[in-house]
Amino acid sequence: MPQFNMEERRRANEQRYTILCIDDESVNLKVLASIFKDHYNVVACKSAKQGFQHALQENPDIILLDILMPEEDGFELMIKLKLHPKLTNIPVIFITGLQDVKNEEKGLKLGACDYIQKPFNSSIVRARVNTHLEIIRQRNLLKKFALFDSLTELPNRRKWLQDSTESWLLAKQAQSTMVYGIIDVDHFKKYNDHYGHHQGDLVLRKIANTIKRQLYDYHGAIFRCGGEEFYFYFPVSKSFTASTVLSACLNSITELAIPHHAVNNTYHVSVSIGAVQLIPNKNISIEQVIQQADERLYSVKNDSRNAFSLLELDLNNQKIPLDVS
Ligand SMILES: Nc1nc2c(ncn2[C@@H]2O[C@H](COP(=O)(O)OP(=O)(O)OP(=O)(O)O)[C@@H](O)[C@H]2O)c(=O)[nH]1
Repeated sequence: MPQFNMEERRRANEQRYTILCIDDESVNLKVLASIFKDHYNVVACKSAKQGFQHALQENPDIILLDILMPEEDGFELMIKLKLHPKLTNIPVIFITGLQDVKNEEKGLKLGACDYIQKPFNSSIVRARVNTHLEIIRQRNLLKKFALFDSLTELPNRRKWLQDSTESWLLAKQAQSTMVYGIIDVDHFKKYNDHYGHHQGDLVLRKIANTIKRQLYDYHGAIFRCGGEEFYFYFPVSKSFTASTVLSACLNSITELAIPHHAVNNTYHVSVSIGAVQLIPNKNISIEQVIQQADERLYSVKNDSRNAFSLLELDLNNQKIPLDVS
């Protein structure tokens, strides 16, 4: 059995990667499976056609692909993989009996990340696959750092720009009603001044997680877009109103009952919310909607705090005040 070092074990434990092996020779598939099966999920198939189907179903992290196969060969499959938007980024390593430089050049030009000649040495195959899996791990980590906030682990402003735009376009197409808004922690400067920044960080995390759970229950999403400011959206359905969801968010924070004696001896940490309900349409942008949500938030801050203000926009984007909690 091949020996895996500490680094390989660590990597395999972090995430069980899936390796798709495509080769018409059963004996090659068996050898590849024996190299990787203890630490990775191995999916094996004997034709390019099956391989394409498995790639779509399994979404593998890496593909090991033979070239000479009956019917469709590895080069043909490679072209199909690269043309498919869901499969184009999966690294492919050719493992082949073809020895000449021209085929190696062709494989690499088609987009393979590596080219291994048969008969192969198990240790070399393992080392090369691990190198590419490490690149994938680092790429995923970079993506996470770029799109998520490290304190609350919520998606950040960059992710908001991507996801809110996507939700907007989908809702516009389906003519569904959406709510977009901003949640802001009340008297948070006083909280930091009184309890210290570290305690303030813990409170931000608690608030983020609590509201995330509430919104997820209603198929919504929340993003950390400023220090103590969170943007969110959720769809409105027949089974619940926007006010129901916004009240649930406020109540969930009240129920945490985090003392905030810098305001007064009976005060607890609370949030204020400004929100806009509408069917996304071409006469208004999401930035304008957030601007209006910000105005509603400002009005709550100037009034009682620990409340929400919801504004409905009709199909002409005319404001119809709906509700103030
Ligand atoms: N602990 C901590 N505090 C933060 C973080 N980001 C921003 N803040 C603090 O959040 C506070 C926001 O203060 P303000 O904008 O004056 O708002 P506020 O005190 O909550 O007052 P209102 O919004 O009017 O209720 C500032 O003291 C910031 O330093 C963070 O990551 N951690």
